[in-house]
Amino acid sequence: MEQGRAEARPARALGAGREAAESGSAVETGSGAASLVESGLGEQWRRVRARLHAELGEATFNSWFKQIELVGVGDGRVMLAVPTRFIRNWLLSHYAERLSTLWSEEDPALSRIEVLVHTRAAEVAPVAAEPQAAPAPTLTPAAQIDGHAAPRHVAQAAPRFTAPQPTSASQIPNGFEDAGVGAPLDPRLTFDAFVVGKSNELAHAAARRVAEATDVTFNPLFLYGGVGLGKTHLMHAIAWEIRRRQPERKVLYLSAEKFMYQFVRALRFKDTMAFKQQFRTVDVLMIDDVQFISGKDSTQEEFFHTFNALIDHNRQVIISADRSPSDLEGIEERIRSRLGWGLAADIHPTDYELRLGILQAKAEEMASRNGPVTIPDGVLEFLAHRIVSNVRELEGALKRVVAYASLVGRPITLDMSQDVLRDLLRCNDRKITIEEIQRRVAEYYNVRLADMLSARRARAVARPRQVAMYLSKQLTTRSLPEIGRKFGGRDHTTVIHAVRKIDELRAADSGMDEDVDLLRRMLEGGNGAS
Ligand SMILES: Nc1ncnc2c1ncn2[C@@H]1O[C@H](COP(=O)(O)OP(=O)(O)OP(=O)(O)O)[C@@H](O)[C@H]1O
Repeated sequence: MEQGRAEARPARALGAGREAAESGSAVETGSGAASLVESGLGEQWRRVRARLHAELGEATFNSWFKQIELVGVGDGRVMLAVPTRFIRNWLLSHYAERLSTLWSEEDPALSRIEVLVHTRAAEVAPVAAEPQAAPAPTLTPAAQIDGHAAPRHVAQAAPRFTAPQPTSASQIPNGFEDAGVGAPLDPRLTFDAFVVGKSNELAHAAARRVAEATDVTFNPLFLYGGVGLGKTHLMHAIAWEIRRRQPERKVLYLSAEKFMYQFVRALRFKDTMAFKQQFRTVDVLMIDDVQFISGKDSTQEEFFHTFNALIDHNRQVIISADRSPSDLEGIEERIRSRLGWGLAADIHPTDYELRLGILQAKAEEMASRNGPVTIPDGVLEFLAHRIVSNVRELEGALKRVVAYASLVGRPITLDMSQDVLRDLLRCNDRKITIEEIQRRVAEYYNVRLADMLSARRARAVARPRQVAMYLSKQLTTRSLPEIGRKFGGRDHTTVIHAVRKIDELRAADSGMDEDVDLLRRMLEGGNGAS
């Protein structure tokens, strides 16, 4: 099993700042905006930066915050500028909330963050700004902000906000930076950080092959599987690997939703030629979550042409979806069939071993980033047994336990984990059946299933029967009479007696207590491992 480091991808839900920037609303400081020096904003900005520096440490601060410039404020918003779209998107997806909190602590009237990308000297362009909608705002000139010279590329005075022109793919540096159409890639989602098990080995092998090949192998590579099972992780990993091996290749990764958004925008600005040009001149195009364009006819049409043009020119296309090409309802038949022409590799739900491997890798990664974390034996196993829905939730559960322990200053224990994750555990609870309990208990005590359901009263059979009744009461929602009926038509008072008896025995006999607990964990985990 390959293991490595990873951590959660950037949250998909974006903070208020991102909304503001994406909405394209222009920033006005208002005519009465005082200079930053006069208003004390420069000082507030220094305090916000100092707090971020203290919270995040030198390395993170330098990577993401050192290059931010405060451009202006107004209308409840703080406007910052950064040199690249990559930094902008990263800041918004990771730190928008923190930044707005820190600013509103400085001044409750400032609760939204807008991050702009420095463009040409006379222009600061918020993404997707609407030229018609935007009044020519008065920016507080950067030179006034801190009383320093204006930062390079930041607007000197009252620039107009302009809609960024779609850039051609030839402008994509290193074939990687998204040039406004793609999404920033998460540096943590690499092959090294991807743990391989039975359920994802085909998808992983195919992804590796595509990333390592110098020619086009499977076209398209179609990765599919349920929510949170690693499709996006693999796509990012392919992009990073291609960048490492063949930096001259132009790689474009974006979600199907973003594809549609760009397309609609191109239609609106009557700029479809530039749109087509952008997409059709890349070497590798990756579109994530293609099911999103189900039922969206014109986007599908454009996607189909883009897809065909790339495949015809022997450019690699990689698509992901939550289901197989043939199951993509709402997507035209001709597209579904073409999507299946290359290699379709599915990712199955994880098994216990893979979940445990992923947890170990994530725990190591956390420790390497934040210092040692002591996770006692049994906690990772417990999580791997109980959080079976998907890897995103599994990872979230681990983070929650570690964060809780660190906040309350207590060591991590099994009890604490159960407590902290109560809601998540409930959602992940499998529906355990009485039949399953009977089978498992019979196997455990080495008695015949038929005997457990029979009228036999010998202790060797009666005790396991009582344990099975007890577990049926604990782990299912069946009523006492229903349980009784499933045990050879017994009366509900027999079930009550069994439950009492096992409770007493558990209290008096630690061996019995352990047996019952182990059986419970086996049943809840859904497999035989303890
Ligand atoms: N095999 C794995 N090894 C390490 N981390 C994994 C693995 N599979 C998934 N993850 C992690 O689980 C999280 C969710 O994965 P990802 O976003 O790739 O899922 P997805 O299949 O694209 O989900 P969605 O259908 O919601 O788009 C990510 O943090 C990812 O790093």
